[in-house]
Amino acid sequence: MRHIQIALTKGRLEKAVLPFLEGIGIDCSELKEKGRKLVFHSKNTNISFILVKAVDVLTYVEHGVADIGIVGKDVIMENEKEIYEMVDLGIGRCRFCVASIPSYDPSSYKKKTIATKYPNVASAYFRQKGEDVEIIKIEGSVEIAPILGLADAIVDIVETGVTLRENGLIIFEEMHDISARLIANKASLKMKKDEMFAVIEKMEEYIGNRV
Ligand SMILES: Nc1ncnc2c1ncn2[C@@H]1O[C@H](COP(=O)(O)OP(=O)(O)OP(=O)(O)O)[C@@H](O)[C@H]1O
Ligand SMILES: O=P(O)(O)OC[C@H]1O[C@H](OP(=O)(O)OP(=O)(O)O)[C@H](O)[C@@H]1O
Repeated sequence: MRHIQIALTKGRLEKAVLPFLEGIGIDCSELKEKGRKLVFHSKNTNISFILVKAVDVLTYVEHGVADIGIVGKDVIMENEKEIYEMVDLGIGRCRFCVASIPSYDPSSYKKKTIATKYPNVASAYFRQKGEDVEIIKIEGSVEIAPILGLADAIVDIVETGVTLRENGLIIFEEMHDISARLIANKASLKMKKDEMFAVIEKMEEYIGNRV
């Protein structure tokens, strides 16, 4: 069996993905006791893992350093990369929304300023609506932008809605559902076909049995 490298997104998705890996029979004991390590080996398969930032999952998979990646649809949409999206894992569920303070008027003809961590997603969304907006890239805590007058509205991820509520913002438009996806390197799918599809098919079966 050829070696398979899987790139996992560090942070929020890290724990959520463990039951999926264990559910398809991959030993994750090293990953569970990780400390500060970033590379892990499964004891019962020829699979190893690397733990990297979301956008770097795409980069490692695009370049074939990782054969498989687990990453949010938000990150896939924001960054155009040459990868195959194979399976919707149904975890890390949230959605892209346009939100702002209650006095925001989405139908105003005035040119709007939109603050976001996702400039490509935001500009594509307003472009398909035929609206010319100014995008301001923010790295986090985006909810502050309309409160302080930096932007008219934000494009951001909403999960529970608590962050919006606690900052006095409301949703004006629901844009796109998001969840974690299993992605694959194009060449690996050909070169390591059997090993890759063994993982992909087991994952699909595991998800099918969960619902
Ligand atoms: N409430 C949420 N906020 C942000 N991301 C979420 C949420 N719920 C699910 N996700 C998913 O989890 C992924 C990882 O989110 P996380 O917050 O760990 O990373 P990040 O925001 O990209 O990184 P960092 O906080 O280090 O900048 C997101 O890309 C998204 O797909
Ligand atoms: O609807 P909720 O459940 O409240 O979740 C949404 C919040 O979570 C994310 O932020 P994150 O925690 O990643 O921090 P950030 O603001 O630094 O991006 C997102 O940007 C929202 O702020």
